[in-house]
Amino acid sequence: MRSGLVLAGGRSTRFGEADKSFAEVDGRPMIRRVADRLGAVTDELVVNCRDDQRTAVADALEGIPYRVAVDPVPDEGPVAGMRTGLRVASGNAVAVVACDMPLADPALFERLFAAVDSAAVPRADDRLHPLHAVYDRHAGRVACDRTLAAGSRRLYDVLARVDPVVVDADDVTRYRSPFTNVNSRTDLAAVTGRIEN
Ligand SMILES: Nc1nc2c(ncn2[C@@H]2O[C@H](COP(=O)(O)OP(=O)(O)OP(=O)(O)O)[C@@H](O)[C@H]2O)c(=O)[nH]1
Repeated sequence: MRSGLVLAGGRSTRFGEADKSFAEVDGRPMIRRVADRLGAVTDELVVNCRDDQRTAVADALEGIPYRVAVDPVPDEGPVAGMRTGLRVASGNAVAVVACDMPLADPALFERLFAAVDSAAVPRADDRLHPLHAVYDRHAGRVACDRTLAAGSRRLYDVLARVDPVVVDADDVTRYRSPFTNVNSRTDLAAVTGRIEN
């Protein structure tokens, strides 16, 4: 079984007052676009967020079945959020994606699921993308636990601990990058009109 995990527990400080997870891209909240894309290649959806985001998540995902994974302590960074989500997910393999990647690519996730052992991470332009990657649920949890226990909040430290299969994604980034993430209002404007479905 495959799970999808959307991380949405950040504070969107670069985005201004609003929570970027719920900002609309071409008429749909960004988190919903990400959920729809993951839904095409997974059997269950888990959303990691803070307790105070639950109502807005429910509104944005109306009609989509999902389970919520609330951070026991908020604001401990994406590795802590990933650990919270992996604790709730039930699939053996879990596609982890940030809420601010509305161009996340189901076809690339298929390739990552096919390649995963302890983890599979795409590389494009010599960069690894840990928030558009697939993790073995147990291996991912252990790697998050150990990273946090070592005092790090870095996703790259999680990757180093899972020893991932690296999937070359330079072919998919040629025309539009699935790794484009929206941090600011300017970024939001840049992805608007670029979504095909
Ligand atoms: N659970 C949880 N997720 C987080 C946390 N910080 C960031 N994230 C998530 O990690 C992903 C990447 O983070 P950023 O792009 O930096 O998002 P952000 O922290 O909301 O935005 P900035 O405040 O502008 O840095 C997003 O999906 C965030 O929701 C956190 O403290 N807890």
